[in-house]
Parts: sequence; structure tokens; C-alpha cells
Amino acid sequence: MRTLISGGTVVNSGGGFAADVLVEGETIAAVTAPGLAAALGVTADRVIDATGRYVLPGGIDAHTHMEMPFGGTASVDTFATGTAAAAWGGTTTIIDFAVQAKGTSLLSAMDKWHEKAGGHCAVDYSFHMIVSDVNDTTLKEMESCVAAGVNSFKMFMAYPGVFYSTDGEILRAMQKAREIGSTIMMHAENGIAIDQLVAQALAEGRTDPVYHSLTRPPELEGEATHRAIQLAAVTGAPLYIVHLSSRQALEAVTTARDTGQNVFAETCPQYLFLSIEDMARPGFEGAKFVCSPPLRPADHQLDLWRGLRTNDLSVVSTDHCPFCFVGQKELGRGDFSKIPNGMPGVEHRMDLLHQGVVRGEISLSRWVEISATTPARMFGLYPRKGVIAPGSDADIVVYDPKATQVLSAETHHMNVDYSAYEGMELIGKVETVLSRGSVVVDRGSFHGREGHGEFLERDLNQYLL
Ligand SMILES: NC(=O)NCCC(=O)O
Ligand SMILES: [Zn+2]
Ligand SMILES: [Zn+2]
Repeated sequence: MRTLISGGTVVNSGGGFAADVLVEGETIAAVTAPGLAAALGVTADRVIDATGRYVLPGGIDAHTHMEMPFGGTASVDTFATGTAAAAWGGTTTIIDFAVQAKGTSLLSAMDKWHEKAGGHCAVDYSFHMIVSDVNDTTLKEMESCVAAGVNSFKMFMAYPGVFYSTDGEILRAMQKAREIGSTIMMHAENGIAIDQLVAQALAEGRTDPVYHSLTRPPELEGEATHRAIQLAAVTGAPLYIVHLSSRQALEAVTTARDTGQNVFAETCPQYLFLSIEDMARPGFEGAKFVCSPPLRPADHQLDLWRGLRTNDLSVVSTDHCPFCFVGQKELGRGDFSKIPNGMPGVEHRMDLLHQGVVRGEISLSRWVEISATTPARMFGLYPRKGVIAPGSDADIVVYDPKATQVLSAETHHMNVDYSAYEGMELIGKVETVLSRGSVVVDRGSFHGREGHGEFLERDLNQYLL
């Protein structure tokens, strides 16, 4: 099957240029001057007219939680529904977190995630491992994970008694990561101190959703981020701070990067577009926005946008972890600490970040870089993914920068009963999406197939000094 995408503006992380893209089977065969393929008599089985459109590498969401058991319940998107929703929004690769529960092995966790995802994904996928039980067996198993194409390991300084690791355990895992060339990903919040603040708030009757944010102050994210960075410096391990939400944490990352340490960070759309004001909405509405780290006062957003421009924040992922309002978020009525932590978002990352382009916060090429190219490089998928170039997978988004849309739970495709961005008007919309050469979304219709998505074995972080 040969497809010609003609007349568009190809946008890679290096910039945009007028070009046609020729797809042969599952990969990009050529990126040519406009009209050249046709002038040379090359015929195509399918021609996609991209006049007035951007032609982008498919987005890579490096942080999702499909079917994740958490807070006494489980996130509601399956790999089938979540990857279909991702495709609708122009994301053609997800990297999900396989969870090692305490007392179980890393490899059994990976097997379990293969069982959940295998044969169900609409787009390509890979895994990071969540390490929550550091012992000699786990450390040895990290080597086997790398051999199986999973070379990034998330640890938690938050959630004591669940995923939490002590500084000593983190140090040991970082030493191992350094030895085997892996990256440690860190949920950096001081969970021990937070638990005290939570207990105090509940004892004083402060039980509304907004106290989820007020008991997780940004200083405790900044402190944990700094501590993780120091542990990484001592061990020499590369460190990637996940879902960074605050100015304080960004300062710690910026200082480390200025001294040349292998420290990287991602933020998420919810921290760029939503704030603690949303958590303080009347009644129990704020529960929809409970995630960790929590939403911050709106003035943090300016710092995060600046961090994206200066590359102190290198990636935007969603931390997609959807729980329905009815029956799941409601578990925390009268006790905010029982609200399952997480928000839906896998479908809207590309569109929301495009608003940054529209508003002049980031350039067109930076949009592509933070949503596709850098995650591909950071997690060992480049140049198979993250770029429109000959030889790369034909994961391609035809994007209409002038179309408008209004986000709503009525129209989204995620398997969750609310939208965190209900009623938000956006400029720009995904028009056509190809995953390895197959059209999965086209002008409002879904053509994808459960099981089309393949597991991606990943290589090393390509940013390491
Ligand atoms: N972020 C969040 O609230 N839920 C998902 C789990 C995590 O990433 O910590
Ligand atoms: Zn986390
Ligand atoms: Zn997460």
C-alpha cells in the first residue's frame, strides 16, 4: 500500500517546510519537494490532500496508566479504549507504567502488563516499570527488563505504604540504573511529610477536595525533587522527574541542568491549563481534578511555560489516569484522601499544547519536539518514532491549525464520564492519523483496529552525557 500526503507543511523538531510525504507499507519512503513524486510519475493507492495542514510526527505520550489498580479501584481506560482515544488526539505511541506491587517481582509485573495490552492496542505501545519493592531480586530483574526492551524505572517518594521507597532504596536502585544504563523516573513529593499534613487536615474537618492540594504544598515537591537530584548525583544515575507541577521543583531541575547533570523533567497539560481554583469548585466538583502532584495556583503556569521554552522541561506527557466521577471519585466524599488520584487527558495533549503555539508560548517546532521528538529520544525510540523522515515509521498526523473545537465528555473518546476541560474552546484539530502506514482516524471517523498496535522494545536514553 502506497500513500502520498501532498501539499502540506511538514513540521519536525528542526522546523517546518513545504513537502510531500510518500509512505510505502508501514514506513516513510520519501519526503520530497512539493509535487516531485507526482512529476516523476510515482503513483499512490491513496492520496491525502494536506493543503493548509501541518504534517506532524505522531505524538508520543510517555506517561499513561491504563487499567491501573490504584486507591481501591482501577483506572477506567483499557488499553483498547485508551489507545483509541490517544489516536483520536494524534498520539500514536503510548508508554504505560507496569506496576510491581509490593511483594511481587518486576518480571511478573511486566508479564501482567503484556497480558493486559497485547492484542488490544490501536497504536504502538511500550512500558516503563514501577519499582515499589527494592530488594536483591528486584535489582537483578532490572537487568532482565532492559534485555526485554524496558529500560526506565519509576520510583515514588510519595504514597507511603503503597509505592513509596526510602532514600536508601532509591539509592540502591539508582546505583543499579547507573550500572545498566537505565533512567530512573521519579515521583518527587515528600510523602512522609504530606501524610502528616493530610492527617492534621482530616482531624480538623478540612475534608473537601481542595485540601488535597493544600496538604501537598509545592515546597514538598521542590524538596523531594532536590533530594532525588542529589541522590542521582551521588550515584551517577540519569534522572527523569515525572509530572512536574511547581516552580519550586522546576528551580531544582534548572539548577541541576545548569551544572550539566543528567536530569530531565516532564510536565503535563493539567499543570499548564488548570489550577487550584478548579479544585475549589463548588460541591464535590473539585474531585475531578485530584491528581498528584496537585494542581497549583495559576501563577506556576507561567514558570512551566518558560521551562518548556528553555528546555528545563523537555517533555509534556499526560499522566493519563482516568477515574469516573460517579462511583470512583465519589469514594472520597467527606474525605479527600480517599479520592482516587489521577485525571484523564491522553486524547487532548496535542491539541492543548497547540494552544501554546497559538498564544505564542512555544514555537511550532517546539510543540513537535516536546510532544514527539524528545520523548522518542529520551526513551530510545528515535528515529523509528518522533520524526517525519525516510525510514521512520509512518506515524503521521495531518493537523488543521485553523479548525476549532470545544472539548466535552459528550464528544471525547476516553472511557470516562467527565472532561477536565469541559467547554474549553480550542484552535486546531487533528484531521487524519496514520499509525505505521494505516489510517486510524480520518475526518471524524475511526478506522483503527484493536490489536494493530505493537509492543516497542526500547533502546537507551539518547540524551545521556
Ligand atoms: N498522578 C496521579 O495522580 N495518578 C497516577 C499515578 C502517578 O503517576 O503518580
Ligand atoms: Zn506519579
Ligand atoms: Zn503517573
